[in-house]
Amino acid sequence: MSVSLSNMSFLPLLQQDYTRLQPVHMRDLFAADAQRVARYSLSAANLLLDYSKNRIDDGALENLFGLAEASGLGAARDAMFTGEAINNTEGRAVLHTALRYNGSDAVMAEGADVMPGIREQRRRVADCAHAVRSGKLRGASGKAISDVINIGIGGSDLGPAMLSQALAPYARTGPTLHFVSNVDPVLISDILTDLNPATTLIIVASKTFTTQETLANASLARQWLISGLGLAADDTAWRQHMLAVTARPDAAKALGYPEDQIFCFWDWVGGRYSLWSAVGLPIAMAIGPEGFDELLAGAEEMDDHFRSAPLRENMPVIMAVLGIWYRQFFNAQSHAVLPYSQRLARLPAYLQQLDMESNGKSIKKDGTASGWATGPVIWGEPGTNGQHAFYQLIHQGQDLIPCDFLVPTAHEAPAHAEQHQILMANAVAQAEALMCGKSAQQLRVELAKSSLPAEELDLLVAHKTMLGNRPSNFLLMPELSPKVLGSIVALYEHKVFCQGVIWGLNSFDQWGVELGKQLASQILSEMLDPNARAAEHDPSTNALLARLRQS
Ligand SMILES: O=P(O)(O)OC[C@H]1O[C@](O)(CO)[C@@H](O)[C@@H]1O
Repeated sequence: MSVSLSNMSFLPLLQQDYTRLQPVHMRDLFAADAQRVARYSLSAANLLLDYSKNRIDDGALENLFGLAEASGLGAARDAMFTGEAINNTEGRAVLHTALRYNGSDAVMAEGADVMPGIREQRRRVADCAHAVRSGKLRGASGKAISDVINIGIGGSDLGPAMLSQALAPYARTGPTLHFVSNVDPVLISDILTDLNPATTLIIVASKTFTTQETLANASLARQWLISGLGLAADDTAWRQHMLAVTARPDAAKALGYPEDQIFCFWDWVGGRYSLWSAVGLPIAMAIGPEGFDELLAGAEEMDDHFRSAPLRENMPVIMAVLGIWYRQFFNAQSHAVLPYSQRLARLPAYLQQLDMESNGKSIKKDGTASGWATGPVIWGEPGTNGQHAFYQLIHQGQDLIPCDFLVPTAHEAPAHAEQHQILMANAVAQAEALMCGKSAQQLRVELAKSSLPAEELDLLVAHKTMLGNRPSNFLLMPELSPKVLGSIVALYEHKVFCQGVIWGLNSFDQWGVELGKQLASQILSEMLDPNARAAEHDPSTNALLARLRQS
């Protein structure tokens, strides 16, 4: 679905809203409406979103929802859930929602019900996770598994890696997880150094099973197993320590993985949407299959909300249109994700791929240039670390940076309740400071008693004045449980989807990363074999290659 003319017709209306609201301070919007918080808050699927600290009013919101409607968002949403081939450049359905669907209806893609295959893989994942956790699955030397290494990159790494940190308290009885993504050999070497091959299981996760980094790391790991287990070169006992997760089982088989060691997913699962599939196997091993089911259930709750709630009461839609409001009209080029939980430290990285690989595009689905500013740069760090690093720029820099505060209210260590309160207080304080700021007048009152000479006082007031009016969403969650995490990830998936629809993009391909992959293969062959026919490179690339060959 591309941006239609009716969609474009909202531009002038929203431009008028922007002109009206641009000079307005949020403090005044709150002062004028005692119900603002109640009216601009919403609960859904285990989460509470307070979006009152945004530079919007009913008029602007109405036009933003009108924009979403005119973009055909309702129909696009149905098309996704019902398995239409909405990924038009690859001719694929987009059915990650089916991976967490627990109902009994058929879900069709290309004329076939995908649910039996999904249930079969879910069962296999659960069986394997049980076998590892119970010690039933044993390595070549008869020992139980203590450590699991997931080798994968992008969508085959970030989801499980982020969740393994987020759900650590639920994983105390499972194997220890390790994640290898980067092709830099120091990463895998550092991990392997501390592990015993006899008690280590390696999962090679790759949708395509062609990814250079993953195959290189997998090959290195296999060698480590062979030598560590003392196997002869032709002994295939390493297989007892290696599983494959892929949408190309034929490619895994060709590399020696037996069928019963290969877990499958499908072309209609985008890599960055795949953690709900067998790609989640390490999570199921760590928190148990029951915990993994909870994760799926939390996502399914958000799916149900997204599918059934009217646009104006729909959490992903609200977050999506607010993002578009800032990106298009306030020229906000980035969006900060600020989790007030150390356990969510990898969430910004996870959302970077989800959002930027999905909507970092300039061409619409129909092949024409987008008339809109599209996906922002996503970045962030957990509070309070970020406060002492980059918040200065968010508070007083020249760019408007909308923020999402993600705040779990329950704390897992009752003995440290007070310290948790410090964390919570900081989250609330930062959102308040961003919105309210501090006026020169307030500062002059505060500094009135100081004996500073007038010139110094003026200087200080100028530097300390904070204009505020900086927008944020506040997302409260009761706890960091598998269910809540499932809801959060699904919330952002749907937000990104909605934005893609409104911008007219195909959010499910990623052609922009292909050229770099092709060039890396070509350059590698030239580096390995100086006699290889060199491709036509630019002078800078040629010079760099020459230097690297010498080093
Ligand atoms: O799972 P694969 O096929 O190894 O791909 C890994 C990642 O590479 C990409 O294709 C491009 O970076 C991502 O979309 C994907 O998640």
